[in-house]
Amino acid sequence: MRRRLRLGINAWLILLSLFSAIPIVLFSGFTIYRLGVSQQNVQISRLSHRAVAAAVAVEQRLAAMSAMTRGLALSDAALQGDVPALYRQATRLLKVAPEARLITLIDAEGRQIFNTAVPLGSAIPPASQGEVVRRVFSTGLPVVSDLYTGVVVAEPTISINVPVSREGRVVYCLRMSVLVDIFSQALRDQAVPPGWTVALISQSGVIIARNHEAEQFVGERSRDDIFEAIASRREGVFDSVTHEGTQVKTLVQRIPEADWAVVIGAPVALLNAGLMQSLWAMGIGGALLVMVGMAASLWLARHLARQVSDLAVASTTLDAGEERRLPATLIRELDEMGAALGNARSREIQVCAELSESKTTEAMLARLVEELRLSQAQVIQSAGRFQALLKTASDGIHTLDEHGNLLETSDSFLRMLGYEAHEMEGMAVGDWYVDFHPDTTLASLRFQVEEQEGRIFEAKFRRRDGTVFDVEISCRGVHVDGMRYLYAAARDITERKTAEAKIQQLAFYDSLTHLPNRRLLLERLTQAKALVSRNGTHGAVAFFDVDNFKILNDTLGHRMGDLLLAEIAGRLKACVRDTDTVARFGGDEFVIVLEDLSGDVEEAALRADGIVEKVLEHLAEPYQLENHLHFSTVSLGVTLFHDKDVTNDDLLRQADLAMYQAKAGGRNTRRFFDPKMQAGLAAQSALESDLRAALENKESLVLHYQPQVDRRGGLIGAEGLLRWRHPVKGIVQPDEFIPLAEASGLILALGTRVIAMACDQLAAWSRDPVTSHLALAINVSARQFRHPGFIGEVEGALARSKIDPRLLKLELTESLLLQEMDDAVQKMRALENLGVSLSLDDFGTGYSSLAYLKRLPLSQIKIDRSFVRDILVDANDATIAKTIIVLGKSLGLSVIAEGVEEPGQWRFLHDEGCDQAQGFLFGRPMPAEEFLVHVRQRSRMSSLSDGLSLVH
Ligand SMILES: Nc1nc2c(ncn2[C@@H]2O[C@H](COP(=O)(O)O[C@H]3[C@@H](O)[C@H](n4cnc5c(=O)[nH]c(N)nc54)O[C@@H]3COP(=O)(O)O)[C@@H](O)[C@H]2O)c(=O)[nH]1
Repeated sequence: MRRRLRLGINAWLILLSLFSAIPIVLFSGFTIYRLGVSQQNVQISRLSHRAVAAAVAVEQRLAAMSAMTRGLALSDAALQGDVPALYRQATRLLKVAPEARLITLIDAEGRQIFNTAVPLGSAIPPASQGEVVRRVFSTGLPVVSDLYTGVVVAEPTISINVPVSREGRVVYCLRMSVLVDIFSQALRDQAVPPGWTVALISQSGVIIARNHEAEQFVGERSRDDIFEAIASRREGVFDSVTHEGTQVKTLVQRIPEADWAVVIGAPVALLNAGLMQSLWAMGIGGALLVMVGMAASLWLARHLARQVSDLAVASTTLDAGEERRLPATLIRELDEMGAALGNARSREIQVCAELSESKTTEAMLARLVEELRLSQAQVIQSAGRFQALLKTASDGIHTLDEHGNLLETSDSFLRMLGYEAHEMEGMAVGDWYVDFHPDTTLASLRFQVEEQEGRIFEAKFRRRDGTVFDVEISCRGVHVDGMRYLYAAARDITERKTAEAKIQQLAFYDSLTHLPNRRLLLERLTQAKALVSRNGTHGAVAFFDVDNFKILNDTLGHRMGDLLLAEIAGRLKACVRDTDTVARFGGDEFVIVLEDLSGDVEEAALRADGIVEKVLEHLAEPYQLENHLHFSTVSLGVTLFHDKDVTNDDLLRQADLAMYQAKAGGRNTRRFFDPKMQAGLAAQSALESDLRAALENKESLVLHYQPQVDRRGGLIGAEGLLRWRHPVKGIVQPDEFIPLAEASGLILALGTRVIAMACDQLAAWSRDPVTSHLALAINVSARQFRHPGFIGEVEGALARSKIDPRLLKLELTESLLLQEMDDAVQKMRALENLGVSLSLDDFGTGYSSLAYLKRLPLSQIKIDRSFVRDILVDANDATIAKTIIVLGKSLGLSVIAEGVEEPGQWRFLHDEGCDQAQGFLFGRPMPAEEFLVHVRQRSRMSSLSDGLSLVH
């Protein structure tokens, strides 16, 4: 027989505590191990966070300096080539940006046109860093130099070099020299742990800045392993050893904008010190916890064992017939057992109690007396509650007689008005009502008393200290014993009124400039028309937008744009009377409504002109936008009104039209609306409806085809150019209707039609051996390209016509690609995947730069005809054309020149390596049938010359 282990409850519980400690010890060990591993990962991610933060700090400082330089390069002085004004602006800029030491203007030959270190006009030696200057001129892009110590600024410096362009050509290089100490400061600001090193290193491995000992190390070469990582443009963490033999974890974070890198070195011993400390602390802490846990288990075990034995002793005495309560324990099952044992004894005691019950009637009487006492207490409580209500109610409760005399008030009413109770004795409504009129206000109160119906209305009360606030009053009249009273509760609605005002502000005011928005403007304009028509006077509407606002937004960011708009709003308010309205119409557009100028139209025009002249002057003053000194102008259109029946839309359109006339006449100027403009407007809108009708009619819109030839003069295809056969005007040229179509949105339908016509034409050509090889290029407008359905549309047209997609060439313009570049590249890739070719039209007229060209899946660039026209007489145009050809070749793109009219032009382009040409020299745009005749003629001539060459 197996022997059973028999132990007391004490021993069993101790064994239980010991076994339960084993898994805890195992789990703690595993946790400490895991913690060690994760601490290592935390250190590495801490390292990379520090590096990213340091890189961002450096980038921000670099971006700020570079934005200032670019801002200066885009100022009117720079764009107009006004060197003295640019010099003045540059010296002013240096005052607000102390980190920048010098600003230099350099021409293409490397001559310094000015240097802010010396007065304008002084003799200055050629600029240093010739290679940097050459790069700015050849790429048209900003270039950040390597570290150098200049002649004037004898401290470690870098320079930011940006192009100053005019009509698409780089004319100067504007250089700002910046002390590198700003980058060392940026690194110091990161406050990395002691012993860590953060350095900024250039692509050539030179240390530009360091968080400590910068004076000693700036200008030195970095360690080889770091240089290798930077040279191979690697990023990330690696282990290395310093010159002093210290083991370090090194992290490299690149700054692509300047081709620099931030490098952080953290000694491994320092990184692990924290880790070892935590592991020790956890080990010792864990052991202590296990020991405390064990001690607590042992104590509990002993305690429970004692309770079991106490219960055992108590149940023995109950058994012997002694009446006694069994001891309560902490164990539910033991308590239930004890309760069962005591049950019989309890029942015996209850039977004895029932026997002693008597005198039932006496008990009933006592109950009646108690109920009476309770109901008395309720009456007293209810009166008390009413008093409490008067004391605690948040509304100001008060009672008036029919003459408005105050009879009774709640505490809150006193608090609301700021009086003590005795001070209000004998007061009447007129003492706290604002705008109290004895006749009307009292009459209305009496009416309410008579009506005996509840009323709610708003009023204004005056406090004891004279301040006024809004209240909502709910009141009711009552008749008691032949007397008439008014009970009123006043609620302070100041907060609600403030909220209403805020909503009003949001709905009718622009949140950036706090000026009235378009909605409020239209309301005020309607009121102004009614006023001038009533008074027999004239008012004026002035409309303007900010010249070159988009350039500011694109170069310095939307934050700067917002600052400029807010500053403009402030200046505008100072120029007009309080009764006039200045509103933000949307974006960078503002509208001013001037009321009641004069009864005489000429005088009204003179007054309006005086005000808008003041506006132009104020707005042309320089703007200090944070660290950036900005120069901005506006163009303004004005129209007069004195008739309330003219619509707001008409007035705004007239002012808008006048503004465009002002822009056409040069910036920073104003124009008054002239009825002749209205006629132009009417003609435009008639043309727009004719164009709408033309879109319904298949015959009205046709493509004309202009030949495109290769280097040998062989026909390779055509460009399809849209023509409108107008029923009255005859053939309308695209220059006349494409801008109209763009403005009205009809360009989308027009673009769809052109794609379909081009695909149909290619399908027709594919069926004839003489034309089957010809490619067809068509123009795509910006709005058409940006439309979400554009890719689907091209895909549908290709599928429907079943043509070879490679023969369809889409011509896109540079400006179209510059906006939302990522989206544009994505769309171009989708088109490339469909198989169509992409050509960049009007190349050279925009911001042509190698940086963006490299990103685009293009097959061709087209030299704009404005360069070709004077290629033989203007050396600049010749250089541009040559550069475009070289650029195209270097990117593996074919280059086509448009607008070739003379053999000399084509000879020049041909000799420079241009691949294809288009222009009147090879044929004007012609209808499809004429183009076919042209193709056949050429084909016959070429077979003839082939035949002749065979004969010879
Ligand atoms: N979105 C669309 N735009 C279109 C479409 N069809 C035309 N257009 C654009 O309208 C602009 C004017 O076009 P057009 O009057 O047809 O002028 C073209 C040629 O006639 C002209 N050209 C060609 N060779 C010469 C020349 O030797 N000398 C000379 N003075 N002019 C010449 O150039 C125009 C072609 O320009 P481009 O498109 O840039 O190649 C024009 O901007 C068209 O793009 C359309 O369907 N959709």
